[in-house]
Amino acid sequence: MRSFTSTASAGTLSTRLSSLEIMLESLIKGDDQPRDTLPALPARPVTRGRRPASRKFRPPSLKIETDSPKREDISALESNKEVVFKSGLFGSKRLSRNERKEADSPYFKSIQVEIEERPEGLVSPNSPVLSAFPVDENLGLFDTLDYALKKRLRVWCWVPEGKWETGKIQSLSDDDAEILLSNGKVITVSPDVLLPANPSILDGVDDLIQLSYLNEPSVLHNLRVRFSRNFVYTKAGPVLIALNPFKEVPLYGKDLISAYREKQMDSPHVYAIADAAFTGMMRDGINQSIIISGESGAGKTETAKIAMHYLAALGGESGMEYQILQTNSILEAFGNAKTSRNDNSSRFGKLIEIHFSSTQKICGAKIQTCTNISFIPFRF
Ligand SMILES: Nc1ncnc2c1ncn2[C@@H]1O[C@H](COP(=O)(O)OP(=O)(O)OP(=O)(O)O)[C@@H](O)[C@H]1O
Repeated sequence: MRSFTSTASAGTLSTRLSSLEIMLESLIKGDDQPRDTLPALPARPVTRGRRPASRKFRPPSLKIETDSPKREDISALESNKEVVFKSGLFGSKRLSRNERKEADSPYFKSIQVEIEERPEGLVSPNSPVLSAFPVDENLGLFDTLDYALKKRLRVWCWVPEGKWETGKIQSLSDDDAEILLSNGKVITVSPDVLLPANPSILDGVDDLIQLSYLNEPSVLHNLRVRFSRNFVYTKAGPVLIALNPFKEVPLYGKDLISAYREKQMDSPHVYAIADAAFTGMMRDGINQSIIISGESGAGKTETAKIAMHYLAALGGESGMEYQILQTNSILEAFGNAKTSRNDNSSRFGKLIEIHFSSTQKICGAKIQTCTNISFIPFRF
C-alpha cells in the first residue's frame, strides 16, 4: 500500500484501498502539481445557437420573392430607374461578399430616389420600401406608407432667430441638413439642432405622455395648441400643467363642478385633481396634499382658490366653507402688493389645511402664511 506502483490502474487501486487511502493518494498527487495552477474550466458546449427562422415572423403583407438581386436591376437602379427589387430582403439566400456590397447599395439608393422624386411621401406600389411597412386594410396601402414617411421627415429645427420651427428634411448628411420650413424657406443647419416632431394627429393631446416624442418644442407646441382652444390645463402623467389665460375662460362653475363630481368628465382640470385628492383621502383614510408651484404671476393663488371652491362644494353644508373661502380676501388685503410681474402678487407663502369629518363634510381648517419675517397662523 505504501509502495504504489506506477503501473497500478486506478480501478485496481479502488478495489484494494480504503477511501482514506484514496484521498491520501489524491492529495499526494495534488502536491506534485504547481500550486498556482488554475482548475481546468468545464468544456465549452460545441453546439451553436440556431438562427431564428425569418419566415415565421414575417407580417402577412410582406411578400418576398426568392430570387437574389439581378445585375441588370442593380445597373437600372444606378441609372435612377425604378426597379422591382426581388431580392430576399430578409431572405435566407447567402450572397458572396461582392454581391452583398452591390445589393446593399442599390437598396439604399432606391429609398433615396423615392424621397427625392416624391417629396410628399407617396411611393410606388412596386417600391422595395413598401415591403418594410405593414399594410392596414382600413387605412389603405398608400395612407399607411405616406403617414410613416411623413412622420419620419417632419422635424423641429432651431432657427437662427432663436425659436423652434417645423420643417421637412430635404437632404441630410453628417454635417448638414437642408430643411424646408413651414413658411416655405429652405435653410441649411447642423443635424444637431434637429429634433423629431410628432405627427399632427397628436396635436393638442390631453396628456403629454401620449406624445411619441417628448422633447421641448413638442411639449411647448402641444400646450400652445391647447391654449389656443381655451384648454388651459394639460396633464403630464399625475402632474397638472396650468397656463394662465389672463382672461375669463368657460372652464369653471357649478355645472362643471357637478360634472367632475359625478365623474362625467375627466379632461385635465384643477377640479379633477381636487376630486382625486378627496377620493383618495376618503378611500384610504390618508391625508392628501396638492402642491401648487410656479413663477410669480403664473396663477398659483387663483388655482388654489379654484381647488378650494371645488372642495367646499364637495364638503359643504356646515357653512364653514364660506368662511374658509373668505379668508382669501382678508389675506390678500394684508399681504398682496403690485409688482412688475403681477398686479396682485402674494408676498407670502400659504399652507392651507382643510379638515373633513368621516361623513365627508368640512369640519375645520388651518391656514398658515409665511413671509421672510413672520409666520401668521389662522384657525377655524
Ligand atoms: N385661471 C385663471 N383664469 C383667469 N385669470 C387668471 C387665472 N389664473 C390667474 N389669472 C390671472 O392672473 C393673475 C395672477 O395670478 P395669481 O395672483 O394667481 O398669480 P400667482 O402665481 O399667485 O402670483 P404671485 O406668486 O406673484 O402671487 C390674476 O390676478 C388673474 O388676473
